[in-house]
Amino acid sequence: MTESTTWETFTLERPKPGIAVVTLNRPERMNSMTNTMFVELEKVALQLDREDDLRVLILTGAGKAFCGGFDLDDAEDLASLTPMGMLDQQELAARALSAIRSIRVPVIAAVNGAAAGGGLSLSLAADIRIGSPAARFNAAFVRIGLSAGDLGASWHLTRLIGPARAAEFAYTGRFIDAVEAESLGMLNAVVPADSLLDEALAMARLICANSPAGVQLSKRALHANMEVSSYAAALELENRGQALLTRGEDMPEALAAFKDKRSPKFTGR
Ligand SMILES: CCCCCCCCCCCCC[C@H](O)CC(=O)SCCNC(=O)CCNC(=O)[C@H](O)C(C)(C)COP(=O)(O)OP(=O)(O)OC[C@H]1O[C@@H](n2cnc3c(N)ncnc32)[C@H](O)[C@@H]1OP(=O)(O)O
Repeated sequence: MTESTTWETFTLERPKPGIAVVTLNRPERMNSMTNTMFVELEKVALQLDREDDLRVLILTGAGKAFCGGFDLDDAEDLASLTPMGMLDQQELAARALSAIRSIRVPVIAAVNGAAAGGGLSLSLAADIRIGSPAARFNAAFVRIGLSAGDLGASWHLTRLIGPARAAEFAYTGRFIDAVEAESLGMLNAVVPADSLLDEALAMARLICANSPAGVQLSKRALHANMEVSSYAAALELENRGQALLTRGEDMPEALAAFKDKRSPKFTGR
């Protein structure tokens, strides 16, 4: 890893050009989330989103968990909050996860262990999830008097695993292990623990070899089409994206490279 930058709650590393790795770094507390982590995650997401040469963000956890959700040791501090104060608290957390999800480049979660509660929500904010055999997911919310309507979890789960499986998962609060998660599509792949980051980096390098503009507009189309209500609206979004790309540098370069039987040199402009 090169150019390691250490924040209070995670580290930011750049192992390869165009690839950033954010590692949640509170292993003694299962990388549980504090307000400092929410603030730092939003800040780093907005910072990375402004980097023209960023192509992929990988998100993972230090130690044995991916993320244990909200730091329950901080929960008592919230008891004194007014309802509006509590709403501010939720929105602080939601802004952080929304900033991660909205980064214009693909986000790969390398799920190295338990993703519980808000940790599940955080893993779902990624576009792609690769897990080690220790990866496991849990909508812990109902176990502690909260709802699975948490930081986007209910929105993602119904779309990712279907309403009925999302309901069972949310209502029972049971764990889903790596094998079941892969069968449900919550994990794209399960790989040996000692190669989890390498596998995430390998996928990131595949993405980096493609047109940045094409990849980023594909992300926009995939995200937007989870929101639109009709096929016609989806086509309208797709048509605009393709029209934009045909006016960029990458498509002509790709056509020229194909003709010249060489690898394209994409600029993403
Ligand atoms: C009543 C709660 C009120 C909370 C109000 C929050 C509302 C506002 C907050 C803003 C919005 C964010 C909302 C957030 O998304 C909501 C949630 O995340 S709720 C869910 C919270 N998380 C959990 O309930 C998970 C709890 N942990 C576990 O289930 C397990 O620890 C694990 C993560 C599955 C890992 O299991 P194991 O590998 O067996 O490890 P241990 O259980 O032995 O834990 C080791 C060690 O870590 C400590 N720890 C684990 N999780 C947390 C945590 N979330 N917060 C603090 N500390 C945690 C655990 O206590 C052990 O410590 P030790 O005993 O060794 O000192």
